[in-house]
Amino acid sequence: GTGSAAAVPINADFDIAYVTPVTLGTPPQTLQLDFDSGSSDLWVFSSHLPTSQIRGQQIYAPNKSSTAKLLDGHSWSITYGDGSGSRGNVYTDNVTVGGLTVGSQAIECAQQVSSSFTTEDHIDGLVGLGFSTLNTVSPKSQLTFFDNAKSNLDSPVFTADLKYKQAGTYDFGFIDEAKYTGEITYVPVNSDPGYWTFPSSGYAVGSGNFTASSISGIADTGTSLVYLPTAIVTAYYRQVQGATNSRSYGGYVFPCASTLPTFTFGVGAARFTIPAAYLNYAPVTPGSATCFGGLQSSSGVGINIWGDVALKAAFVVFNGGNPPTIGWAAK
Ligand SMILES: O=C(NNC1=NCCC1)c1ccc(Br)cc1
Repeated sequence: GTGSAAAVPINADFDIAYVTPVTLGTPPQTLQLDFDSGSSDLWVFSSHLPTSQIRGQQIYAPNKSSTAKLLDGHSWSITYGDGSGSRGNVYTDNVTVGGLTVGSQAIECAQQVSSSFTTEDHIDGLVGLGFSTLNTVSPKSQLTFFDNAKSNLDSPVFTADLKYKQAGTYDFGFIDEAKYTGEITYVPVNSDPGYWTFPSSGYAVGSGNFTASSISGIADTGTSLVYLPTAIVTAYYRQVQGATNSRSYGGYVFPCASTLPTFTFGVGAARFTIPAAYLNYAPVTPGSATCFGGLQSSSGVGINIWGDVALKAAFVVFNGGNPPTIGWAAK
């Protein structure tokens, strides 16, 4: 089988995150979920949440689904790289994404969510697309939607075609040749950390020379920005008039009117250029003349992250075969 579903930016002005419609249970309950290759829990806003923590989100009510089953004695608790988090109990039920159905998928029902989830009213939960070793359900960890679907897929892959300020697509089970140009460059994935960890072959700032350098990082659809080693990031902002690394704003900021260079990264012999516009993430506060950069230092994270700012500059194949690989193509 295959599936195909839209990835819609949650904000009309800035690509903070993308949500995809997911149908749960019987009769169908449709929620807008954030597909996240940087984690491995499928969790939803639910009828088990205090109403004080719900602000317009859609909820999943397992007690209204005739196919829902409590996973007795199981719980989950997750904290994301940005400090947000949630926890709760677990049901299994049918889950459908873009025509692809998994029966008996673990649906982690939130009983508590952190304030940043409560205030983000366009995200009703997450679908983890990382490796199932990261799943937080206890005492028996659960499989991701992708792992559950894999054996029924025409090909054990999902692809991300994220776009700048417009809807893109997540496809499951097939590679749509209409979504990319040229060849797909595949590189090995180290799944031991539980992430889609792959080697980049180097970088260039604007029209400058390409610096060959092996950079290990993760492809993370759930992270908005790109986080790279300080040496690379300082080389980039040296080319931006008025840029500074702001302790108060927690990263590199610059005058919104500044001209930004592009940023090029390598995957094998292939080169992908992130347009300057993608690297002006957003004003630090609404209407401010100071803007926050889409490229930030990974020194605080410990791992380099190729988030949405980079992913939307390419067509990306997450190959869940044995061994796993990741493919990058121009579009
Ligand atoms: O949490 C992570 N990715 N997903 C999401 N971020 C925010 C909500 C969802 C993440 C994963 C790996 C590393 Br290293 C740092 C961060």
